[in-house]
Amino acid sequence: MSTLNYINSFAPAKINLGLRILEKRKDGYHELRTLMAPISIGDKIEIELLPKGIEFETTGDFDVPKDSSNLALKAALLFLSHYKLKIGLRIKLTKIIPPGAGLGGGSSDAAAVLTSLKTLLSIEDSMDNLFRLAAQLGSDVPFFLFRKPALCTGRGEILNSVALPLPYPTQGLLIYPGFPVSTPWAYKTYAEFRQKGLISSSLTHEIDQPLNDLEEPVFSKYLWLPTVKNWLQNQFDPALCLMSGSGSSIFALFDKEDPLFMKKVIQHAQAHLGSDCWIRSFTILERF
Ligand SMILES: C[C@@](CO)(OP(=O)(O)O)[C@H](O)COP(=O)(O)OP(=O)(O)OC[C@H]1O[C@@H](n2ccc(N)nc2=O)[C@H](O)[C@@H]1O
Ligand SMILES: Nc1ncnc2c1ncn2[C@@H]1O[C@H](COP(=O)(O)OP(=O)(O)O)[C@@H](O)[C@H]1O
Repeated sequence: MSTLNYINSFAPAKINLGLRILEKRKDGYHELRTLMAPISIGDKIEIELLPKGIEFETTGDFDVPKDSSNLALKAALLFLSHYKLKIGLRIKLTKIIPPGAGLGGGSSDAAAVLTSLKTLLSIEDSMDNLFRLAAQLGSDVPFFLFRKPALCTGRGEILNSVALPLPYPTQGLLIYPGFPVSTPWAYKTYAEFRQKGLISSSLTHEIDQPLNDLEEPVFSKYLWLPTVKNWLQNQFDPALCLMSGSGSSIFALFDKEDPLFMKKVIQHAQAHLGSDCWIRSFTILERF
């Protein structure tokens, strides 16, 4: 057992630099090909060992569930039961990543809890087993244990290293419109659209094109999102502009590595898109 009794960690958001859906699988999930990258915006997770009992507290910019439906607490309970540990914990989550934004906040929190507990409790087990626990918590959770950009396949849990630097610039603007989009709803609507022959992009373009196949179903219901995307493209001519994951956030990447330019872009976007929009600049992390 280590002598540590407290650990704090950074749980970054991710963006999907393209998300292509290959097919619907027999288990209900969709077979994916998505390039994911961690970014410089993230939550904070603090864990303290206690003699007994589990205390869970959340604070920060956004409200998230305070019960065991919270992925951070769920990850801790799964870890303790998997390793048959009778220890108590105090977990404090500081929420900075907007929830339901396609930024993987819940998944990142879960991965941060798994790695923190492995360190804090000096568990010598292999990382493969931690990856297996991560995949039980959600398709995106293993990516956050990988801690660097990856081409994710399968249902998202199979991680393939990508050549760095990425074929895209690393400085970007992130816009969360102030409302969430449900991931299960987005995939369900995509499947319905595809069944009715309403999907235009899927499989008709090269699979490695930087497109997000979930944009079509999500944009058909949330009309503000294509408006924001078109506005960003017309105003700033970014190198890449996409919805992240199942939405609701939209990001743009810029060739210019100039803080003054980003400041102007943020001011301009804030003035035009209104105060409901949460607008931040970020950089892609090549490792965290
Ligand atoms: C869309 C993506 C893109 O990175 O991210 P988010 O927008 O959620 O951040 C992911 O595929 C989300 O991953 P994650 O949020 O971990 O999803 P899960 O909890 O595993 O699954 C939630 C639900 O989404 C659907 N789902 C998820 C992954 C997948 N490959 N196919 C699916 O059809 C299933 O209906 C599943 O029940
Ligand atoms: N730690 C957490 N952070 C954010 N959301 C969480 C968390 N735990 C559970 N949730 C639930 O998961 C939903 C999706 O959140 P999140 O993982 O941030 O979004 P996304 O799947 O769009 O990336 C939220 O609406 C919330 O109810």
